[in-house]
Amino acid sequence: MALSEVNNDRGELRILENLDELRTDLADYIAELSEAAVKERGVFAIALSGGSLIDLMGKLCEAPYNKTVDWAKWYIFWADERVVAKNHSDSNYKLAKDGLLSKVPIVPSHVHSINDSVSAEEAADEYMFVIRQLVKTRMVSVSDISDCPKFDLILLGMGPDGHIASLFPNHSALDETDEWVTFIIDSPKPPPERITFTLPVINSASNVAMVVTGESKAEAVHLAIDNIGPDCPSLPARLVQPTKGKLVWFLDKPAASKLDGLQFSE
Ligand SMILES: O=C1O[C@H](COP(=O)(O)O)[C@@H](O)[C@H](O)[C@H]1O
Repeated sequence: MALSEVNNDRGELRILENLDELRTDLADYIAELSEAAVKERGVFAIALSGGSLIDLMGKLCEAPYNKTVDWAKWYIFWADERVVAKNHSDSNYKLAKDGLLSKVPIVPSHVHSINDSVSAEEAADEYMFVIRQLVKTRMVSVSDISDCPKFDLILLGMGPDGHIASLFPNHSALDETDEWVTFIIDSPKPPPERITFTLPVINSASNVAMVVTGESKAEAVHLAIDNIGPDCPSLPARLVQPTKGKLVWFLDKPAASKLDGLQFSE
């Protein structure tokens, strides 16, 4: 159970006592959204990130979730990907495959990863084309206020610098509003070449979960959530504001430790 649940204009904050509780809460949340989407639309379109997120989703491979989730209805995408071979240790696809997808009965043709044998620009264009086809067939919904895809759930991590997906502070990719997927070749965090969903796509999702743990991210969590005035307008995590969807933050105590007005007793 969450140590603290707060709703403010930055979404719902779920602050968990420890990583084990966070893993359980996150698995319950994803399983519930999957069930609701399958009931309503017959499919669940979910976009993953890389980094610490996949390990934190690990409970989904265990009972009861491995049996109760309707895995055959999942369509899997990536909110960002590093432009490296799929078997490279930096690949977000490999991370998810090894840590999650190979352990549950996902339909291989429902896994939509990037083409790893072309340039970053081509990979972004091809990825956008694939998503466009799936929007046409309504495997992925479409936003009713923009022409953007409306994923049932986008799962994001956040770096200590406040980056989300591969949208980094002060990078021009943050201003991309025409494309659904863009590419960068100068990521401040290696590897340099990446593709990423743009903010309009992230903010068109039905649900966005920010999953952030560890003390090294406490300052960025504070800047992304608290009312700090106009100091940090381009902190990417602060720009995650689903237009009609729901934003939920999953934080452990160290990540939440610099939030205004939250005091934890040991
Ligand atoms: O490079 C990336 O970093 C972020 C954050 O990773 P974390 O390990 O600090 O959680 C991740 O969300 C993104 O997908 C990845 O490409």
